[in-house]
Amino acid sequence: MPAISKTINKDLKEERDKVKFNIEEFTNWFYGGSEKVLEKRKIENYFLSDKSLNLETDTSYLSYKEKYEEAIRRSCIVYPKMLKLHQELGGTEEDFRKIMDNLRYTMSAIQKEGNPFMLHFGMFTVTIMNLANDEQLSEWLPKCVNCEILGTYAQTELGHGTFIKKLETTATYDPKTKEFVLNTPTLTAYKWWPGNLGHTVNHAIVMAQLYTKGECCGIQPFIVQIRDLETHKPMPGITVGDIGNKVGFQTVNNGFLAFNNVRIPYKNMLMKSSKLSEDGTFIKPKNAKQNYGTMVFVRVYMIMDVVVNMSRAATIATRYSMVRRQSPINPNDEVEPKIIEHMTQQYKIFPAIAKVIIYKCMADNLRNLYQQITLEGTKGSFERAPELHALSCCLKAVCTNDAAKTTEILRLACGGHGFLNSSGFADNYKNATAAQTYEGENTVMLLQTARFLIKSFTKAKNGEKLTEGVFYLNDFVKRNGKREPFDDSIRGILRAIQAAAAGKISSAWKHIEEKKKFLTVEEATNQTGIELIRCAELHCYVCLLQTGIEEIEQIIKNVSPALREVFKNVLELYAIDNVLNMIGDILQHVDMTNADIDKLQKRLEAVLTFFRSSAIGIVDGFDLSDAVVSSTLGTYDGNVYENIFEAAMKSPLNQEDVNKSFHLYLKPFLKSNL
Ligand SMILES: CC(C)(COP(=O)(O)OP(=O)(O)OC[C@H]1O[C@@H](n2cnc3c(N)ncnc32)[C@H](O)[C@@H]1OP(=O)(O)O)[C@@H](O)C(=O)NCCC(=O)NCCSC(=O)CCCCCCCCCCCCCCC(=O)O
Ligand SMILES: Cc1cc2nc3c(=O)[nH]c(=O)nc-3n(C[C@H](O)[C@H](O)[C@H](O)COP(=O)(O)OP(=O)(O)OC[C@H]3O[C@@H](n4cnc5c(N)ncnc54)[C@H](O)[C@@H]3O)c2cc1C
Repeated sequence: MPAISKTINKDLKEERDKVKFNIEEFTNWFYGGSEKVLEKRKIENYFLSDKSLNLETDTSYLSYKEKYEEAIRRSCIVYPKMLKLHQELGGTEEDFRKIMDNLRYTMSAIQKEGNPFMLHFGMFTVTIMNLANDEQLSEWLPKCVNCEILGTYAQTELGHGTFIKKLETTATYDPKTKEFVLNTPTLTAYKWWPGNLGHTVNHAIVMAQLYTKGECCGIQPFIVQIRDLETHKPMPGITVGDIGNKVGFQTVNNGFLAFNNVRIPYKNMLMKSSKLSEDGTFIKPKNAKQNYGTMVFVRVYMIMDVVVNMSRAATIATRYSMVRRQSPINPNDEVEPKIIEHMTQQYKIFPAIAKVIIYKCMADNLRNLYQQITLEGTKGSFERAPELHALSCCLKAVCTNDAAKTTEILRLACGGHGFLNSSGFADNYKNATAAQTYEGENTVMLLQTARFLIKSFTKAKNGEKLTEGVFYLNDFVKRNGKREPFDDSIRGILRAIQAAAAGKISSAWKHIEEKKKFLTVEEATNQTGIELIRCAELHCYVCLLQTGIEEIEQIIKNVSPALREVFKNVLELYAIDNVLNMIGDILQHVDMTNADIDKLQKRLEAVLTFFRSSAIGIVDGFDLSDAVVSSTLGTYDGNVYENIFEAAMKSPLNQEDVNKSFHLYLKPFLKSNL
């Protein structure tokens, strides 16, 4: 075995020595101030320094069952610590949020294949907070917050996930006993997919069709106890289990659930929005979509998960590319260059770094908007709910699609070693790709946004007032078909993308109108689906760039000149990479010449060159500890080859010189050929 020395890799040190800005200043911005950075490091250390977690164990070699058991063991260390910390900090909702925000990073080191408790706070508790009336809140919230019970969100069924109106589970009100009777009438009515459901939780929010007085009143949320608190056996009438091996998310314990005449008390229907009187009279909610609130909440938070996911992948690929040397650029060069010297390598990695920063700006903005609009809802005003729904749907789709695509590009940027499980890309990719489907399949999400855009375009044509996010449609309508001249400033690039988005929305609108002459509006919309998806994507790029510009214009007023340059270049790279990737859409609606495109290409090359000296500073500034990065290729010290070697030594096959399969199979086989 070679001697393994572990000092900082000299090539990586050389890169860090060239960084011109203050990395800590960047980190302070990234986490919202120096106090928050200290708090983050403290919280992370509080969890990760716990030796009983055994984080050095490579869980990827465990069996399916062992992985689950180890994940439960770890969560049963983390959650008591979390509850203790919450009390120590003050026990407020704000303190809780603080811990959760930081746990988002920390958990990726502890539960690489998913957290078997993630739905408890993420959806079960959130639904209770959003949809329980005061009485129900006082009964259930303390039990949730103290983890006296563990819950999940059981909505999707074997037959339906997207079109939730057609869910088949029934909850029939029996006014005589003041109970609901839950049933699973068919195989396709089995709840299928809810996270943590299989063998972990003992309660669930069950979304079921409410029947009262012989009538169906639509999907409503019910709290159902599914396992005994003492024995953990399924409650009478309940069938529950694990749905089996998946592409990823192995330790999330996605499950199935069925009901056979399960009776729950009247008080277990969450009644903040829809209400049922004890005699069985149904009272409709003020806003029919209030029951979908938890989904909106999770979609908003998923953009933050994308930031965590992409910052990890970008850190790995950047550090590795500054350590790995291969392929002289000039044939006679004696020293092989760091692979980051190859321009195409920079193009794989640096746009990903810029996106992390822009998505971070967007995630913070979206969360603020969610909080404002939710507050308006509590005061009875739901005017802006469609806008939030449309924005969260397209961002959920575009950002999670991009996280999966970018992780794959960054894995490829690490060549053969990127394919090692120990590189960390596999878990990142599996988590990213799961997010493309859960919480609303991405195509369906884009179509929801497109529906809003088409409605907004009709309003713009009729001179009606638009919501702020789609003001750009007014400009398009005013131009009356005239093409937008191209201006290559950053705001000019935004106007070009706005023109492309508005133009696409206008043609989709026109095509629906044409098709409506022969088809129903729904059929016409279905046949225009491909264009509609592009409308939603382009609109999302508008929102991202606009937010990036507005945020960075503010940031650069408050940072040092060196960091100002970094942010300006982040915006330049993000904007140019974006516009070059949608030239086809732009050319349809903007007067852009070949010379303009050549100029943008040159600017792309120039900004990549600037990034060459900043990239390591930025990824170090993401402040991800080695445990969070969890990669042999991405450790802070850059000792890539030593790490790869050590990880290989952990392979179970390397724990003995000769495996028993030699005696059982190989030897007889070889002998028979003599
Ligand atoms: C939207 C649908 C596809 C269709 O819905 P409908 O069938 O009801 O459509 P209609 O045609 O009737 O109505 C459309 C109409 O309604 C508007 N609409 C729709 N949805 C909303 C909404 N949510 N808000 C507002 N408005 C809405 C729409 O715009 C139309 O309006 P107009 O008619 O005016 O045009 C719907 O069926 C749908 O959403 N389907 C997708 C289903 C889905 O998403 N399922 C999710 C299941 S749960 C899941 O997958 C969980 C995955 C695991 C998650 C992990 C959790 C991690 C937690 C992270 C959070 C951390 C939290 C930390 C805690 C802390 O910090 O506090
Ligand atoms: C890892 C993971 C975790 C999950 N966790 C939970 C959970 O905790 N709780 C829970 O309740 N559920 C959960 N789910 C379920 C998840 O929310 C659904 O799978 C998801 O909403 C997609 O629905 P579906 O499976 O019905 O897809 P389908 O709707 O069947 O999609 C299949 C295809 O049909 C297309 N399609 C469907 N409808 C339309 C349309 N109207 N227009 C155009 N194309 C359409 C889709 O684009 C897709 O290509 C989870 C799923 C996964 C993968």
